[in-house]
Amino acid sequence: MSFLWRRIRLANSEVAVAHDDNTPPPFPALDSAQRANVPQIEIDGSEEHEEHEEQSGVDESRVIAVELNKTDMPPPREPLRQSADAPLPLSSAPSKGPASVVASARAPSTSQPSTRPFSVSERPLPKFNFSNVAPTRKLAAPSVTAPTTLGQARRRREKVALDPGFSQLDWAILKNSGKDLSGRPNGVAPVQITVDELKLHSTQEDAWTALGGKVYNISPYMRYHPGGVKELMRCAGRDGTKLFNITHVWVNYDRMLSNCFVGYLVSGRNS
Ligand code: HEM
Repeated sequence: MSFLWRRIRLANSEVAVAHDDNTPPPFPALDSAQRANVPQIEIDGSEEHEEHEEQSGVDESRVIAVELNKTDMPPPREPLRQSADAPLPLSSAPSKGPASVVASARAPSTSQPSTRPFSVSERPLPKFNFSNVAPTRKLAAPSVTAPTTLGQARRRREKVALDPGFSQLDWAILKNSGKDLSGRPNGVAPVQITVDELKLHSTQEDAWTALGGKVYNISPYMRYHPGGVKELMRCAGRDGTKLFNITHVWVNYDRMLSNCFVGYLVSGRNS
C-alpha cells in the first residue's frame, strides 16, 4: 500500500503526514458516548441554548443525559443507634455525693457488673486465632483494561495544556468582538477556492481548511484548540470534514469559526 505524503509546517517544526490521514485522535475514544450517539440527536434552536453554545462551542442539545442506575450502588448503611432503654453512659467516674446523683440518668455503677447488653464500643473483641485462618489464596488481580480498538492500542490520550488566555471562553470573547479573522483583505467578499488553492495554505501561520464545503482560516484559532495545534494542523490545506466529524461531530464549527470564513470550496482545479 502506498501513501501520499504532505508536509505541514508547525511554528517551529515541520512534520510529514499522510495526505488523507483521517485516523481519529486517541480522544474522545472511538466507543465514547459522544461519538456513538450524536448523529441521531436532533438540534433544537432555542435562544437560551444558543447563547450557551456560543460560549463553549459545544452543541449542548447534542449532549446525552446519562441516567444513573440506582441499583448499581447498595443503599447506605443504617447508622448505629443506641438502644432506647439502655442508659447513656454519662461518666465512668464513681459518684461522689448528692450533687452528682441525677434521678433520670444515673451514671452506671463501676463496682456492680452491668446487666444490660454491651454497647458496640464496650463489646470485647473476639480473640483472634491464627490457626483457624484458611491458607492464603493468591487473588488474581483484575486485568488492566485492554485497549479495545487499534487506535487506542497505538496511541494514548494526551491532554493538551493551552496557554493562559487561550481558553474556549477567550475564543468566544474574541469571536464575539466581531473582528474579521478570515485574513481576507478588507471588504473582499467570500471567494471561491479550488482544491489547489486550498493546498497552498498549510502552514500554522496561514492555515485554511474546508469543512462542509466552506473554507475557514484556522490560523487564528490554532492556540485555542482544545485538541492542540498539531491535531488541528492535520486538516490544514485540505478538506478536513471527515477528520473533524470522526473526532467531534458535536462541535458547531460554523458558529465557532464564523469570523474565519474565507469562501466556498469548489471542485475545479487551477489551470
Ligand atoms: C477546524 C476545526 C476544529 C474546531 C473548530 C475544533 C474545535 C474543538 C472543540 C470546541 C473541542 C472541545 C470539544 C469537547 O470538549 O467536546 C475540540 C476538542 C478536540 N479536538 Fe478539535 N476542532 C477542530 C478540528 C480538529 C481536528 C482536525 C482534530 C484532529 C484530529 C481535532 C482534534 C481534537 C481533539 C483530540 C479534541 C479533544 C481535546 C481534549 O479534550 O483533550 N480537532 N476541538
